[in-house]
Amino acid sequence: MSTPGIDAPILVVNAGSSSIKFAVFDGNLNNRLAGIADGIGGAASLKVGTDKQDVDLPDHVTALQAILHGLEACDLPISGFRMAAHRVVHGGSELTAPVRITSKTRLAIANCTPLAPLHNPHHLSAIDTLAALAPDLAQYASFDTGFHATMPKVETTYALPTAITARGLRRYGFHGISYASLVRLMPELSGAPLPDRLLAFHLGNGVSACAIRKGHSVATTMGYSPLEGLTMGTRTGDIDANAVLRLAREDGIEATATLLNWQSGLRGLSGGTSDMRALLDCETPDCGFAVEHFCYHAVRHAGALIATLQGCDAIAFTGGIGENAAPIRRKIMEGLAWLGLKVDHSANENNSTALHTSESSVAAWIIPAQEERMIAADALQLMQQEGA
Ligand SMILES: Nc1ncnc2c1ncn2[C@@H]1O[C@H](COP(=O)(O)OP(=O)(O)O)[C@@H](O)[C@H]1O
Ligand SMILES: CC(=O)OP(=O)(O)O
Ligand SMILES: [Mg+2]
Repeated sequence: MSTPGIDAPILVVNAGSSSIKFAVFDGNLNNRLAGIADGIGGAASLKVGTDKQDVDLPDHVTALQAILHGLEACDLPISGFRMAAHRVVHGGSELTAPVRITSKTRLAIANCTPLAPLHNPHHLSAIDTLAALAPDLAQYASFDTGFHATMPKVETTYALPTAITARGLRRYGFHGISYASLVRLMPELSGAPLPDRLLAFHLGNGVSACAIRKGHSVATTMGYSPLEGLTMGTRTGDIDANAVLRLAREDGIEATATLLNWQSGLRGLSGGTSDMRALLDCETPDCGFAVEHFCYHAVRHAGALIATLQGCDAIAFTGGIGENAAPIRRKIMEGLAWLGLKVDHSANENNSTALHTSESSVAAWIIPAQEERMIAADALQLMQQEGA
C-alpha cells in the first residue's frame, strides 16, 4: 500500500459523550466534508454532509464505523487519509500542547480518564478504533485544557490542603480549542489587532467564559471538570459542594452524577428542554426562567472575569448559542452596559460580526467556533515539525 501524500485529506474526530462530530480538511485547511453521529446509545442519526439518516448506533465504536462507511461512500476511504486528529477534552497538567499519539501519549490520555469520565474514554475508543483499522495512520490530539495552561496558580488552585491539590484536584478549564481558534481568527474578522483584555463566551451545549489577556487565558469558569461555572444545556454550573454531598448521600453517587451532568441546567430548569432554540420559542414561565437564569449567570461570572482582567476592551461570542441566539446575546450585553458597552441592535439581530455602536467604549464581536479546523491546523503543524 502506498503512503498518502501531502495532498491527502485530514480527518478530524471530535468524540463527545453521546455524539461523534467529524470533519475532513484538505492540506490548505479547506473544509471538504463534515458531519455527526448523534444520539449514540439512543435514538441515533448519522449526518454526512447534508445527508441525514436514522441509524442504529448502540455505542461509540459502531458510530465511528458508520462514519467511516459514510466517508468511504464519498470516496474518502480511511486508507487515503494523511492523518487523523482528535479533540481530547482532558489532558491534565502534563498534556498542554498538541501531541502525536504514541503508546506513551495514549497512556497519558488514559491516565486523565478519572478527570473526565464522560469524555476521555470516548476519545480513546475513537483512537483505538482507527488504529485497529488503519495501523499506519498518523494520529494526533489537541486538548481542550491546553489553552488554559497559562492561568496563574492562584486561579487554578482550589482552597484545599496542598496534598489534596497534588492529587490533581485543581481548575483546568475547557473549551480551550475554541478559545485558541477565537484568538487566532478575531484579528482577521474584526480588522483590528487582538485587544489586550478580552472576555470570550463559548455558549454551546457546554458553556463557559474565559478572561484572555494579550491572547493568553488568565481565568475561566469551568474548573476540575466541564461542570463548574455558567448554567449549561444539561449541567448545573456552580453548585455548593455540600449540596452535592447531600445528594450523593441521599440518592447515591451515580444518580447524582447523572443529575448534575445530564438532568440539570436549562433542561432541569425548563422541565425538559436543553435546546436554546426550542426554549426561545417556548412560552411557559419555566422556559422563560431557564433563559433568564442562563443570561443572569453569564453576566454574574463575566463580572468576576472582568475583575481578573482589571477592565475589558472587548467581548466575543462563539458556539451555537453565541453565534445564533440574538435574544441571549442581547440580554447578556444589556447586563454588561455598565462597562460602557453600547449595542447595535440591528447588527445583533442579523448575527453580524460587529455588535457594538461607534460610541461604545467596549467592542463586541461574534467569532464562529472553528474547533475542527484548529485541531487540523495543530496536527498539520506537528507533522511538519516532525518532517513527515
Ligand atoms: N438559531 C439558533 N437560535 C438559538 N439557539 C441556537 C440556534 N442555533 C443553535 N442554537 C443552540 O446552540 C446550542 C448548541 O450549540 P453547539 O455549539 O452547536 O453545541 P455543542 O456544544 O454540542 O457543539 C443548542 O442549545 C442550540 O439550540
Ligand atoms: C468541554 C465541554 O463542555 O464540551 P462540550 O461543549 O462539547 O460539551
Ligand atoms: Mg461545544
